[in-house]
Amino acid sequence: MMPLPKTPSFRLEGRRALVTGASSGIGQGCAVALAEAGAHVVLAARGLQRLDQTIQSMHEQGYSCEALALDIADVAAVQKAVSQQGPFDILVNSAGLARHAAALDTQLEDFDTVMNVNLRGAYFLTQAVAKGLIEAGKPGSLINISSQMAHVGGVDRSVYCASKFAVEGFTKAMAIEWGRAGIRVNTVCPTFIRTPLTEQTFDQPERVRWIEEKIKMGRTGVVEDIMGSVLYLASDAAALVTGTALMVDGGWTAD
Ligand SMILES: NC(=O)C1=CN([C@@H]2O[C@H](COP(=O)(O)OP(=O)(O)OC[C@H]3O[C@@H](n4cnc5c(N)ncnc54)[C@H](O)[C@@H]3O)[C@@H](O)[C@H]2O)C=CC1
Ligand SMILES: O=C(O)C(=O)C[C@H](O)C(=O)CO
Repeated sequence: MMPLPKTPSFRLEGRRALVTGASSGIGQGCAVALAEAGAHVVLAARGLQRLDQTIQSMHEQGYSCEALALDIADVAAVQKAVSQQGPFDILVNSAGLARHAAALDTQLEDFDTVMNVNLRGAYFLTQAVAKGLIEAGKPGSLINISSQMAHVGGVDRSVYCASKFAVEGFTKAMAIEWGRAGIRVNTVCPTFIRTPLTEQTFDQPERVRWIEEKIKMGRTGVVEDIMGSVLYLASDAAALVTGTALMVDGGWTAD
């Protein structure tokens, strides 16, 4: 019989994953996807109270997981948490926020708040997890939840776009530096997904209609649309995928 190529595995048994922003939205979905695939998942959020129900439901499903209180804007706390709880084979950095304002009206405080989480926090968390892996001599998969707005602009979104374009930049640079160590670094770039972050946007029917026109597949996204892409990048199925952006945007950026 002719030997056939072996299908790569999407399973994650024996891997330890850290997911930030895990108490809601995309982060929560990614934590479930990784745990379902067999990883032990550390769910990080600023407040443990909001995580409790998620952890309880995941335990009821038989998933291996635990909670971690972590503000990713606090770089010293991030470094301490990762050195105490790591090494992590998988990182999904989903913590993020937005402040919408016309570029002419943007306030310094809002600029700093967005950058401190979306860029500075994500950068130093990725650095800390990679350091742990390199010290342990282990490979890993580090995934930043970026955005389609890391590839196109948006009205009143200049700071958010700046933060996410920057995430794409450091992701590529780190992928180059750590490739030989077997550490892959990628982004996932969602279109509009219904989560607490986008509640206000989804409350405006005209804006939703405009968004649905821009998305070539004609619909906005749900958290489940992102879970599969993160699972793929985390797994050995993506063993040669690094420094790239996986667009989950229904074709928004295709033209
Ligand atoms: N919902 C959407 O349409 C899209 C979301 N994204 C990105 O996906 C990621 C997740 O967002 P969603 O799940 O939609 O919103 P979400 O609001 O449900 O999740 C974001 C989480 O980040 C947490 N967070 C904020 N600041 C933090 C900090 N300093 N330390 C720790 N955690 C912090 C929030 O508490 C929240 O749980 C964000 O990075 C966002 O920019 C990207 C494209 C589209
Ligand atoms: O309501 C918005 O606009 C946003 O919050 C932006 C989304 O998070 C986003 O990244 C859409 O691509």
